[in-house]
Formats: sequence, structure tokens, C-alpha cells
Amino acid sequence: MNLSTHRTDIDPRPGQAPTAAAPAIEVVGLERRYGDFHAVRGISFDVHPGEVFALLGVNGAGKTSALEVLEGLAAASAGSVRVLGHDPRRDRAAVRRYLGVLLQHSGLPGDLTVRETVHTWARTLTDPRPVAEALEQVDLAGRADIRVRSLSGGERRRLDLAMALLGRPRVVVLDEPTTGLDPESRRAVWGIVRNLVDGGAAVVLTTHHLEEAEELADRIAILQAGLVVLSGTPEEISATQPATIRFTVPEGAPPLPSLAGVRVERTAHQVELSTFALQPTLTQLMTWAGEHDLELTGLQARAASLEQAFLAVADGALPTAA
Ligand SMILES: Nc1ncnc2c1ncn2[C@@H]1O[C@H](COP(=O)(O)OP(=O)(O)OP(=O)(O)O)[C@@H](O)[C@H]1O
Repeated sequence: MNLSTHRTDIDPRPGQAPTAAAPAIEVVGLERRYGDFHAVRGISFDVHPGEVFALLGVNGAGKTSALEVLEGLAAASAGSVRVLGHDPRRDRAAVRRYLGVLLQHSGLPGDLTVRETVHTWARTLTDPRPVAEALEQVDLAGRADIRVRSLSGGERRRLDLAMALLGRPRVVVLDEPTTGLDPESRRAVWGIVRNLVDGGAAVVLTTHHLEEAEELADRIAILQAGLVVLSGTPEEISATQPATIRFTVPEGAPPLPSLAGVRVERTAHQVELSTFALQPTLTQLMTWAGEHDLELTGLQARAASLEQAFLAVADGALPTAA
């Protein structure tokens, strides 16, 4: 699978020269209301060419509502969104050519074949990729003559992706690109996304698979009830949570050493330590065990994960740092 070349230049805004530093997507104070309901309550982020930005959050957090404004499908209730310097709704014609969108639910007609579907869409684009190449990329070349209604859920999702990338987009919005895909297909999609950004595209995606965000995203924002509650690189977000050390103390062991800043939970002989200083805590623990000639069975030390941070946000636990 490979993607052919992508142009990495950015359309200058009227009166402006293109600069390498210009973000491909700029979102400032975006709000989205449905009647009285405030689904997105003032979020800001930008995405540069060659970067993957992931919007995470539990169901209903506001991810799709925000993406629909980027896609030009809905108006912002307040705030502004720029894609390649343009308003994606008002200047739809200027943006459309450079924008690839994978909606959460697509509605392709079921009675066309896969090849006919892609051909039909390609005819509406300025500089489409060859249909055979597009199908090859998502591993659907062997299904080209099958009617869309006969495709499996995962195959249909890969067809959606082929359509989103057909026009060689420089800005790509992917709403849950791998939902319903098996692990192998999911990894293939990750490869496609990496190729896109290597070619200079700016990618925004949503996902409920945290390992996907960890694998792909350069930066992440976690949304809750329409607000960004944590943002940064995957490492920065993970680092808002403590590392965990678990072990079993042997019968008759002396009391644990005093460990400053470490939370200790103990049930019978099972011990769990939560610490923001994994190495010093481990060193103190090992020194203590060595001095008393103790064997700590089942010893495990695990750095904090993105999943831990995500769950802490979902549980309403305030992050300790951001
Ligand atoms: N057309 C609509 N009218 C009224 N409320 C809506 C509408 N569309 C979305 N909502 C509400 O806005 C909130 C945010 O929905 P949204 O689909 O943006 O969330 P999400 O983070 O994408 O969720 P998911 O992970 O389930 O896709 C939800 O409470 C949803 O019920």
C-alpha cells in the first residue's frame, strides 16, 4: 500500500504568502448548539501540515459536532474555523478540492459496484487518483465488481476511506476511521494515515480506540461535555496520571519504607503504589527489599497510559497536571 505524492504547499490566504508554519486547520472558540443544548462549548486547536490531531472523548462529548463544522456541513454557533485559510462553509468551493472527509456514517448507494461507486465519485473531482490505485490502497481491488450492499461492514468502511482519499486531499477529517475493522485492517489504515502525513497532509481524527490515538496522534485533545479538558502529546497526557507498582510482600515482612508522595493501597499482602516518580520509588523499594532480603513476588511496574488519563477524565477525576 502506498500513497502517491501529495502537494504540501498551502493555498495562501488572500494577500498572504504561504508559510511553512501556517496551520492547515485553525479552530478558535468553536461552539455548537442544538436549540438550547450546548454540544460544543468553546474549543480551540490547530493542526499543521504533516500532523495528526486526535479528538477523544466519551460518547456524546461533542467530537462529531465539532468535526461537522470543519467539514463545512454545519455552521458554528460561535467562534471560527479555518481550513487552509478559508471558512469551510462559506468558501466551500475553495476548500472542497483539498478536503477529504470520512463521516461516521456514510450512505453509499447499495446497487452500484465498488468500482462504479469510486468511478462516479472520481468524475466529480479535479485531480482524482486512479480508481485501481485507490482500491488497491484499501485492499479492495479483489472486490471491485461486488455491489456495495454485499460488502462486509469492514469492507464498506475501507471503501469510505478510499472515497475520502480519492481527491489527494491535503486536509483529512476521519470520524472513527477504524470502527468495525478487524485488527489487521485497522493496522493497514494506520499505515495509510502515516503515509498521508508523510506526504504533508494534516489529519484530524476521532477514535474510541486509545491505542490508535497513541499510535497515530502527534497531539490529542480530550473533550468532555463539549470542552477540552486535557490536551497535549500522548506522552504529556499520560504523564498527568501516576505510574503503578504492584507486588506481594512475603509473610512477616517489616513495614514498607516511608515513600514521600506515593499513594499506598494494601489488601492483605498485595500492595499497589501510585507514584509520579517511578524510578526513585522503585529504587527505594528495591533497596528496602534488598536490606531485608525479601522477594517481592509478582512485581510489576507500569508507566501511566493514555487510557488511564482518558478514564480519569471520564470518571470526572481531575487531572493532577496538564
Ligand atoms: N442534531 C442534533 N440535535 C440535538 N442534539 C444533538 C444533535 N446531534 C448531536 N446532538 C447531541 O450533541 C451531543 C454531542 O454529540 P456528538 O455526536 O457530537 O458526540 P460525539 O463525541 O461525536 O459522540 P460519539 O462518540 O457517540 O460519536 C450529544 O449529546 C448528542 O446527543
